[in-house]
Amino acid sequence: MRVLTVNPGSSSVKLSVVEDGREVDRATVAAASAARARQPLADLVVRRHPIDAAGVRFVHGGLSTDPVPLDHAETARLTALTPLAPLHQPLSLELAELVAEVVPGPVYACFDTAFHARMPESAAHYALPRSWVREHELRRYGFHGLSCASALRRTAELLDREPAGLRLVCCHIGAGVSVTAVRDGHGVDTSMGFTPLEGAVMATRSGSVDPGLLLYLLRSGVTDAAGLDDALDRGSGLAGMTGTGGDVRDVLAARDRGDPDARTAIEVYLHRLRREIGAMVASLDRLDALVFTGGVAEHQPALLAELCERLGSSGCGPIPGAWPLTATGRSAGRTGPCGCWSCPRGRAWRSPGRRPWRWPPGPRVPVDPAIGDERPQRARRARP
Ligand SMILES: Nc1ncnc2c1ncn2[C@@H]1O[C@H](COP(=O)(O)OP(=O)(O)O)[C@@H](O)[C@H]1O
Ligand SMILES: CC(=O)OP(=O)(O)O
Ligand SMILES: [Mg+2]
Repeated sequence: MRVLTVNPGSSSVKLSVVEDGREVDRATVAAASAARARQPLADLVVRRHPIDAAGVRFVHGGLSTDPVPLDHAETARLTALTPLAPLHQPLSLELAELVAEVVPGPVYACFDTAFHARMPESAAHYALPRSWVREHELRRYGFHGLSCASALRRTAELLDREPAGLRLVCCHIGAGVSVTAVRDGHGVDTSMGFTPLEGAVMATRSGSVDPGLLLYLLRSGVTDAAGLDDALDRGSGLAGMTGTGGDVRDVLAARDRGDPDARTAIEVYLHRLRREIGAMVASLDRLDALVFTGGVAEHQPALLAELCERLGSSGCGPIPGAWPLTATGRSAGRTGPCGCWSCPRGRAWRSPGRRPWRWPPGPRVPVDPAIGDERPQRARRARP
């Protein structure tokens, strides 16, 4: 069976062809644009003809738990969720239409929210008037669920454990950023909420802001609802703090040139991530692994090292028994001098055997070059 997968992100569109569970082809469009994705999509479909079915990522699926074949009714339901994910939902809808034009088989909508659908009430519920909550289904939905599910599978492979038995904190650090506590194979708490705007600082999104501050901006006429919407989703985060487009590479380059705004932005970005990690650790009774994925985690191991090195001194660590690792990402095992599993010449922050892991890491241990490889494999013990 040959399946086309389409992953519309807020800064990219990623296309893959998967055959019997293995990726056989891919194309990445470095813009959140259906128009830019049209040709690469058509090329991929021609190159890998015949495609039997397609799956399109929808970040918001409401309370749906399984992929759903896209028909008129489902498309209308997902369209109605657009205000809850304005950066993503319209792009997914447009791409689904393009896919339906070139793939004769069924097109499924696959939901980020599904991984979090069994989140306990304590984590999902907002402390708002109950009539609002009931009438408008106000709750924390959580996002990046497809990424978390993939990170969970990959971590289980690397640790040679059953996914259902693992307790993870999964940090998805791409253009969108979220941190999720995973237990019993699903999300039990997460930093994103009703929309993918809550939580950590992102490329162009603010993350959590005191609601009182937002009321102040509205009441004092600094902006109106539409202006706030645009500023929080597109004009805040790394972009807003630095005047760049919010790409981490540009902000790091500005910091290297001595730009004080860029320095502050990275400090805030990392600090808020550490806070979210600490919060997710508190939502678990045990931690087996701290997992990093998403474009920034995948390609910026030095920044990941900055994040992790100060995790210990920020009060989060040591986390007894935890095995931090980079479990996912296509280039895991390729680049960077940081000391995590994504490093080229391999050093691990993994505790050898069952010894408790120390934070910050002690002497670095060489990693078997096979670890971080894309092939499924059993976890190997790091050599002391
Ligand atoms: N070498 C790199 N290549 C691609 N993206 C990178 C690289 N280094 C850092 N990044 C960051 O990764 C982000 C994209 O992450 P990704 O998870 O692909 O985002 P999304 O899915 O939200 O579009 C970019 O905003 C960029 O800041
Ligand atoms: C939910 C979300 O923010 O996704 P992405 O990081 O792909 O933009
Ligand atoms: Mg993404």
